[in-house]
Amino acid sequence: MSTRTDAAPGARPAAGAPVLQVAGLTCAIGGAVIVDDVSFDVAPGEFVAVIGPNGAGKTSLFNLLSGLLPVTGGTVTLDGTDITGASPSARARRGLGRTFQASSVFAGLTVRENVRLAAQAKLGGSMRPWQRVRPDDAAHDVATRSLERVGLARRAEGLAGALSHGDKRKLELAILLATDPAVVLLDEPMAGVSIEDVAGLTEVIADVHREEGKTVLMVEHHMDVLLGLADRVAVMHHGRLLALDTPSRVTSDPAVQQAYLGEEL
Ligand SMILES: Nc1ncnc2c1ncn2[C@@H]1O[C@H](COP(=O)(O)OP(=O)(O)OP(=O)(O)O)[C@@H](O)[C@H]1O
Repeated sequence: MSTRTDAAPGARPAAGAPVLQVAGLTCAIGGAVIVDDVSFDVAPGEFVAVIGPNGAGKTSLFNLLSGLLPVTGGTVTLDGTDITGASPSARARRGLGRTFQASSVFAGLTVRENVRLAAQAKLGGSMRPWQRVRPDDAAHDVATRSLERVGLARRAEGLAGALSHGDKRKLELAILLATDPAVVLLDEPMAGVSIEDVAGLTEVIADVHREEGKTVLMVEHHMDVLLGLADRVAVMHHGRLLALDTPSRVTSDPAVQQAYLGEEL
């Protein structure tokens, strides 16, 4: 494969067993190869940014990792277990969580109820939001902690639909945190977020990574945000992994600059 990885310190995952291993991952649909022989490892606690021009295969890669697209070649290994054929829910139970490009909260439920549902699912309890719940149960506590983590505790009893777009994206992160994933896939968390909200959301994501110790893979078009957060940057182009290296090396890589054809990196 055409992955360019220079043997520089910081360009490779830290020592220790990788939490995520992707080997020869391929997806062909109707004769089109949308993800083509992609291989990389991610170390526990690492932050890997996934970038690339429109249509490069970034979301498809996430869909393959989370089980939403069929793998036609290669393997995905999570914490030493081959999950290539596992269902999305089985992957989630094993500790792989994700958010989506489009906001996906229940607008008619309160902010807390949105997070409670995820906490209840994780704790194995009822997922019926209309059932009377005790305010002191475990799911309530998990929801409170998750909302505090993203700075939404004060909005807990308001309707999710009334939140700003940026706060909805924070709520999605809280929902994700409530399931306690080891590896989180964030698909364009800044999409549609106002300029004023970008800094706050960036801080929350940095906190999830550093304070919570989560391993993060994040697709994002806001390069300034990504380059400040990422340990390494993976560059997708035409379904292939064109480069995987430190932010400074990737941005000065002529092949990467060529892939963007003059777009600002
Ligand atoms: N289910 C599918 N069936 C057929 N083609 C698909 C499917 N999903 C994605 N594709 C195609 O695969 C290619 C990669 O799409 P993908 O959405 O992964 O790119 P991307 O890098 O995430 O783009 P963007 O930055 O615009 O979100 C595109 O040409 C897309 O049309």
